[in-house]
Amino acid sequence: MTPAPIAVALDAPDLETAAQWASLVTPHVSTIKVGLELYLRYGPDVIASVRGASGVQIFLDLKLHDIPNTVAGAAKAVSRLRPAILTVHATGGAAMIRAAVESAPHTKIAAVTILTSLNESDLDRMGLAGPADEAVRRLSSLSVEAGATALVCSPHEVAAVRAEVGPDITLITPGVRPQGADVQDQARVATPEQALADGADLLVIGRPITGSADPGAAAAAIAASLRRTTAS
Ligand SMILES: O=c1ccn([C@@H]2O[C@H](COP(=O)(O)O)[C@@H](O)[C@H]2O)c(=O)[nH]1
Repeated sequence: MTPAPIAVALDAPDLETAAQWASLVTPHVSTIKVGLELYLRYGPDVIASVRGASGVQIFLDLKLHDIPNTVAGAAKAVSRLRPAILTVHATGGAAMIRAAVESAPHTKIAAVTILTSLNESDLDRMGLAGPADEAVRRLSSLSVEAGATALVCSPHEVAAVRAEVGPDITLITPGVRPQGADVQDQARVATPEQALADGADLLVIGRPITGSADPGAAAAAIAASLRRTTAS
């Protein structure tokens, strides 16, 4: 069976837990995501530990955000780990995004538009001209013009972003919660089925899977539900 277009966020306190979650979910999902918590603790070694023998694709979610020269160096340094996807913050600007793209030619650079934990009042307080969907669309265009081939946005904006950037850009949505699940610190959320129907290519799902008593079964259940949605 084809693995579902889900990136499981391995936000684990230690390497053993992360490797265990990875081995439980990889039969069901296409991607595993390593973020700041694991990478800052274990560095590059974490990639081999969670990749295992499965060949699952690795999404390195480091959200680089610095001047172009520094981001170029950082992107080049991590590109030797061969992640399929590496994130940078779109608010770093066009030159910074371009620097990442040029320094990691074998990795898909994904620009994070507006974090899914932020709501409209957060954007007002930060002085980012909202509403969120307009800010996300603005940052999406800028990022694609700078060479990003993937974008991270919430499921709320994914249909508008798809209309803006066309079919060739990979749209990645965190802020995904199965019906009735706790939203926790996420603000702009939708169900996996809705996010996929609205045009997402890859759904980032962490705690609803890893916080379950059986992460493998939780991933399998969401994958099965997505298959039913796309078949109907
Ligand atoms: O806008 C963003 C960008 C990245 N993330 C990351 O996705 C996961 C979500 O985990 P959940 O447990 O499903 O909330 C997490 O690793 C974030 O760092 C995001 O949530 N929003």
